[in-house]
Amino acid sequence: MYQIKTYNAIAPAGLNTFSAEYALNQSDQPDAYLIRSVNLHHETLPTSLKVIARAGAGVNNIPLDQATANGTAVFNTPGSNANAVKELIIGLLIVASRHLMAAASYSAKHTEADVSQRTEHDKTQFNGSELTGKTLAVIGLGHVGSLVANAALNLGMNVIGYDPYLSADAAWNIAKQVQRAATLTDAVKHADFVTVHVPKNPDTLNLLNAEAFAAMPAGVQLFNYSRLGIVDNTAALAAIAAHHIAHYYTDFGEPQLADNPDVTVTPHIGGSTLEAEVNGATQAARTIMTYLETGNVHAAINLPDLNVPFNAAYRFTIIHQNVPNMVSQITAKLAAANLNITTMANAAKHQTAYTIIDVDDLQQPQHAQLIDELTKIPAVIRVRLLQQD
Ligand SMILES: NC(=O)C1=CN([C@@H]2O[C@H](COP(=O)(O)OP(=O)(O)OC[C@H]3O[C@@H](n4cnc5c(N)ncnc54)[C@H](O)[C@@H]3O)[C@@H](O)[C@H]2O)C=CC1
Ligand SMILES: O=C(O)CCC(=O)C(=O)O
Repeated sequence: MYQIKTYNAIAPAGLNTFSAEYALNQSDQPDAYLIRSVNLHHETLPTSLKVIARAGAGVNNIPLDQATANGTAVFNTPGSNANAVKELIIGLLIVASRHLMAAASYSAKHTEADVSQRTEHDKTQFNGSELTGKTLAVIGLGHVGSLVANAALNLGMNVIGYDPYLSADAAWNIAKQVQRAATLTDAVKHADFVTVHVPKNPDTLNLLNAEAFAAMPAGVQLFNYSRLGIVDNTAALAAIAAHHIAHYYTDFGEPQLADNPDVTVTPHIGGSTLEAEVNGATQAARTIMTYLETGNVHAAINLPDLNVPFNAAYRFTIIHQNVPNMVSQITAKLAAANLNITTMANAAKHQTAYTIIDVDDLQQPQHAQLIDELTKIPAVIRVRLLQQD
């Protein structure tokens, strides 16, 4: 029985994806965590923990170095909630250009019986503009940014994208009419609206800062549905006070943003649709099952891709440091046990490497001893022995 620990509200449809071999929240020695936004940075990960699956995109809530040192694979669910964020951003672009927040709050205050005469007089203060022909800068063109860019094009907007790390696969998803900017400044300098869709990491902290705001035209409207810290909020508030930024929409509140009529804060709801939550939880559950049952890895954050059909009786999976002479040391231990390797694969990602070795003729008494011997090889981080049903 595999033990799963869940954090946050995980869609039941995702939890129902687990087979009968999986128990939920019944052990303090879990094999896997299935999480959303819980902050794990102050937790010590248990040695039993083989995998963390984050239902969603951002992994900045996971201590990646600790996970790797613990031999814990970390996955997210790329794209599972991208459409939800896209729809919210498109909705907010319309909210922004039609002054819907201010208009609705006017109507909430004026409920008198003869209000219609008054509104006919007052409504000009809420005159909006149309999105067609306006310019949107999209910073980060991954799963969310590419959908936002394409949808904005379909509304007749000019779209300028900036993403210096865009993968070739991601580029296929972006309409050719999206203009590519070489620098952040180039992307934002003619923008009526700027929206940011990048991961939070040391390179993206305060990516949108006073210098970036100064490059934007006066009256720009800003959207941060990525993470707290990617927009320098102190600088944004100064630009708002100077009437340079007209309005700032963000999914991430903090005290300094409170009670400002030119700031709209939503409570981290970008990915909060029924559909996105089911997508993310289902994808995360499938990822956990594949990794625990086969050891195969696709698109992990901290392990290389390694996909080997599991046709043998037994499989060793070995996470180790990416240093010379590891494979020969590992195979020497198996040779000493007189084991014939049927398949072997190895790959590396940054400082970490991963080896899969399949064997057929392994006797039960050898199991614990071999795991122990392989684990004792310096630079080996975690050894698992998987058995075909
Ligand atoms: N508000 C919410 O509920 C949600 C927030 N998010 C946030 O949005 C972020 C983006 O999500 P996805 O598009 O799914 O991720 P993604 O990984 O598909 O795309 C991120 C893109 O940002 C680009 N990028 C990285 N550093 C950059 C930089 N310095 N300048 C410009 N581009 C840069 C990458 O090359 C990549 O194409 C997530 O990491 C998460 O923090 C995602 C989903 C829901
Ligand atoms: O709704 C959630 O669990 C978080 C969505 C999010 O921020 C993400 O996917 O990165």
